[in-house]
Amino acid sequence: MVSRSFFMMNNCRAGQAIKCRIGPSILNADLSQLYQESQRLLDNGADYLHLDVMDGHFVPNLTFGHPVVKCLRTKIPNAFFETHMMVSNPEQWIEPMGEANVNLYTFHIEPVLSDVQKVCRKVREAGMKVGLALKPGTGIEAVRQYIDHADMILIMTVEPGFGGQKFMQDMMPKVQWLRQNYPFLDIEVDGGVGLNTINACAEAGANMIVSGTAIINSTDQRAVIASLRETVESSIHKCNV
Ligand SMILES: O=C(CO)[C@@H](O)[C@H](O)COP(=O)(O)O
Repeated sequence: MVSRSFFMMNNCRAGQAIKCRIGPSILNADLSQLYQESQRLLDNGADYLHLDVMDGHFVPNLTFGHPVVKCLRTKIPNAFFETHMMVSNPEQWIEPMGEANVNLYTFHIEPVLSDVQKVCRKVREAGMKVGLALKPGTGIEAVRQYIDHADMILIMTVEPGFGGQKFMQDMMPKVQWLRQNYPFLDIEVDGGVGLNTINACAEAGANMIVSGTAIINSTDQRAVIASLRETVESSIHKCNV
């Protein structure tokens, strides 16, 4: 169990500086209706769209790439797009994703361990913010030296590749460590996050919440998004009173 006092103590140092953001994953949506599904999520209160890009190599699944993201961008010109690059060669897709006006380019450090800094620089040069993602088996020490080159750290709470998996509570110490040491950092969690697991994420200090099936499968997306937000915001607020 994550200790509330641990979170409160550490998040208090952040004051109001970190903001809660809810970013639904469209992975398990009806992708034949990608635009309509995306717009519906935004209309129901999503702060950003988390677009899962998979290459069938880094993960055993395939989704879509920059041509689809570009098309979606023409239909939705103003929303904040994050692409979660579950790909073996993240450097390869920086330029086209930049041309698609992606806002946040999140890539896994595992396939580029010796080149993380270079990839971060290229992402920024392409006009995007940098997110660094860690698979469950990757320890926080692998990313420590790169945190100052990133805008956000994504702690995966399932093995990347598929939606609808069980939340890994044992990833919360990574989130706690990051929040304790980087009070102003955006920390994202992704995988199995929904109404039953949001408390653990919020108490550990996550402020960017990716949630797929819990939102997509709900008959009331607006209520789920609002409830996730309320839990995270109340954790952030509690430390300020
Ligand atoms: O990146 C991934 C899976 O690899 C995630 O974005 C999931 O797609 C989120 O879906 P749920 O676990 O919330 O259903």
